[in-house]
Amino acid sequence: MARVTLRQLLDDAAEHGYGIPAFNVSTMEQVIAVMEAARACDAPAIVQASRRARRYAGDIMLARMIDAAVETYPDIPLCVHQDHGNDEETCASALQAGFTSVMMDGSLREDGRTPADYAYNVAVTRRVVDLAHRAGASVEGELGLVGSLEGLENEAEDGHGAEDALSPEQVLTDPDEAVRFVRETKVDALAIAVGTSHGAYKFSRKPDGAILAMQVIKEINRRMPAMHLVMHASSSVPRELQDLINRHGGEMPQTWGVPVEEIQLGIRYGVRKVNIDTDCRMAMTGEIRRVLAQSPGELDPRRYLGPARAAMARLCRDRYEAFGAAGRASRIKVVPMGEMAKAYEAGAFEPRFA
Ligand SMILES: O=C(CO)COP(=O)(O)O
Ligand SMILES: O=C[C@H](O)COP(=O)(O)O
Ligand SMILES: [Zn+2]
Ligand SMILES: [Zn+2]
Repeated sequence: MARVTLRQLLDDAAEHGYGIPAFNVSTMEQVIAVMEAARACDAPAIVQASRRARRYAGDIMLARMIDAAVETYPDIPLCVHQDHGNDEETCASALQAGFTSVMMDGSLREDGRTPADYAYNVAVTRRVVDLAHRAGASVEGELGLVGSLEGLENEAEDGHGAEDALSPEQVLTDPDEAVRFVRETKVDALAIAVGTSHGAYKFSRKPDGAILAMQVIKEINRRMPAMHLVMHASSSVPRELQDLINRHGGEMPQTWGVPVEEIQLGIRYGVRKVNIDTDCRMAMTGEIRRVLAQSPGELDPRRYLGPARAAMARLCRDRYEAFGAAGRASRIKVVPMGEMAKAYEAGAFEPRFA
């Protein structure tokens, strides 16, 4: 059985200098796409579910789909991660449902919209770390708000994020505060804010250093070279997919995401987990639109969901390869969560600083 913790995967990624894409899933097609792509290039996999994904599929259905993935792809180490947990209850119920990792996003209050202060973030994250590490599970924390440095707002279409206008200080993580946060919470991975926002409309032009603050990553990595960093909102929003969608009746105003080269640069400076949801949605939507436009009489969902799944799998494989994760799955010997729990207790995973 190859269910693995985030901590173990990211430790391997750090040791061998690569990054792992974490794909959001809500449906069976998406779970299969991630796993087929991982198997095709021997990459370890991270699937993550938001609160909305858990509500959409239902916890039991989602948990059983993950069980099925573990059984169907026994050679692929699979981390199951709660994306943007908003409180302890969400993280605890994820662990109960068989997740091996949780994100406690204390950069926002329980409502998932109101920016929280530092003290609140530390306190709630620390409590989740205590709970998760006792079970051997991993914790990702977040410092700084995922939100656009260009427009100084978060993508309103998305379920998670601040609704009001943000200041540049809020959308960029302070490197000194990041060190303090890791020391005080002992998170396994830290999501940092570098000016990108969730959803398709991140930037109105190809991003440069003025709107995508990669220097923040370098600064944090300089202070904490051993810390695993997480880039959220890292879809690249490929032009080909925008065009495909628009050619078949879609209406996407031109937009830019996070270029793959910028993510590769991040990986050189400690980024180990890269969150991607929108690109997968676009790959599927493009194919569904194409099939239905070209075959308006089609009534069999398998005839459009099948190509959509295949398109998402191609995208996932591209990212595994681009981030250097391909070829690593077969080298990882999974450490069971019970052993991880003992190692935490023995202090084996205490944060290290420069
Ligand atoms: O960060 C994400 C999920 O937590 C996904 O970001 P995108 O909207 O860029 O795919
Ligand atoms: O963080 C946001 C992810 O893209 C998840 O989106 P969702 O809440 O619509 O599942
Ligand atoms: Zn957040
Ligand atoms: Zn996110």
